[in-house]
Amino acid sequence: MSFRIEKDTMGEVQVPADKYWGAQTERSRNNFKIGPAASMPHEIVAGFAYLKKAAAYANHELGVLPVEKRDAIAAVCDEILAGKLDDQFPLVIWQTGSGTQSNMNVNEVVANRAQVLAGGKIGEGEPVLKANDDVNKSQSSNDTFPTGMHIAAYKAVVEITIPGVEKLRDTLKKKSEEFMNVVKIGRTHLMDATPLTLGQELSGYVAQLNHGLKALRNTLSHLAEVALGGTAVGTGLNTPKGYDVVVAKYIAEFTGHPFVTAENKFEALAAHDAIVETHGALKQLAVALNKIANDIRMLASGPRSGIGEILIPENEPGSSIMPGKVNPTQCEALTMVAAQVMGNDVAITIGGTQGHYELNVFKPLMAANFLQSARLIGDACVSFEEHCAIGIEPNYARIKELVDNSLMLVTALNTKIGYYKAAEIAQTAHKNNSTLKETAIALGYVTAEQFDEWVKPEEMVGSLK
Ligand SMILES: O=C(O)C[C@H](O)C(=O)O
Repeated sequence: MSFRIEKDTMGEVQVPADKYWGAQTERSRNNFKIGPAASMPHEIVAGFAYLKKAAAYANHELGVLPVEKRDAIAAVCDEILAGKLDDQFPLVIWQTGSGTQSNMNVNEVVANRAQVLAGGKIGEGEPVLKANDDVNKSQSSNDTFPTGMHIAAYKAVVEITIPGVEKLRDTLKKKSEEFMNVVKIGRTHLMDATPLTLGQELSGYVAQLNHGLKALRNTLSHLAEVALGGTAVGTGLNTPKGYDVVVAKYIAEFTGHPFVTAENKFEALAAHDAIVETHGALKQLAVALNKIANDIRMLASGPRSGIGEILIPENEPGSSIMPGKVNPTQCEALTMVAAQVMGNDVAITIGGTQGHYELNVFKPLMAANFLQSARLIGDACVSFEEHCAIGIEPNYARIKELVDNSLMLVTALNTKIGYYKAAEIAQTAHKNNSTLKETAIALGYVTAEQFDEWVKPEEMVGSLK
């Protein structure tokens, strides 16, 4: 491999000749060989590209950056956003907690790539752009990284998470309406309870997802606040007047999302409560999805020795040794995703506590975990919808068998003969392995006609919407 020499304030560093990054990126590569698979998420790099371009436009508009420099910065940022420079961002999450090295990675790549685009050679002649003075103008890592983090997080939630959850919610809603009259037995404490309909049961899942989506949307106004303009400690040192508002306006324009300047820059640099807040809603969704997937796999259990009240798509051979076995794999994937999101929430919570005076120094950890959760929930909902939820069908025969056998239909007699006599019927029927009707008549508490009139599962399910 051939190298070129790059310089920073600490001296010379050898950098691979075919890369655009500079000395500070290379130092980070050498100093943090921790989990090479833990790359800084590409969404963060894209967030930086948006904000560097916005900063260049704001700096120019406010008279501190010439138009040629603005355009040179913007051209490289556009290349980054188009994915043309993906191999120029080699750093990992486990670096400085401010993300300074990732900020400098972007500054260096933009400066060196601009040199080449202008027909020059890296490190030779008058630079088109200086990484710290031009590309990083009116910025610090302390306000850029949180800004990139909010851009990436907002986009992931709005473009991946919400559409994925809505797709699953819509299918479950359709199924709920379709099966609204299918009376099945309810279970509480995992034990037989009074009946409800399959549609009612599914409607609970729809409501959970709707509440999760509402919780998520409620957090978006905080996430839409960007820290840019706060610079090093939140005071905005080295920025032209009005820069924070103008730069946020450009971020909104370039991303198409309603970003605004943070109300309080000290909060925006030193605390990442917005990330904690939105991830709290992602955790709520993970909890909901875990319950939904668990219920569905238990309802579909069998095919001969389980509950078997619903049928779900048979997608793959389930076993390498047991011929013909099919497993509820989508439920397994979705519950694993839920576990990962709950784990990420712990990391994000701890990350959120690590704001010391003017700076939170767990930024890359918070960003990476957040983005993983947002992507996982969105993708897993789509996968679950397409390969499981869409194919849910009632197993009518099994549902009827379990309703007919249920002892808890006796609850309908509470208001006719009293709880104690009804309990005696259920206990005796259970002990003698007989039906409720036979037992009720044998005990002399009701006639056959009364039993048929009073114990009607379809009239025990409340109102159907
Ligand atoms: O990189 C910067 O701009 C600031 C750095 O994170 C620091 O506060 O030491």
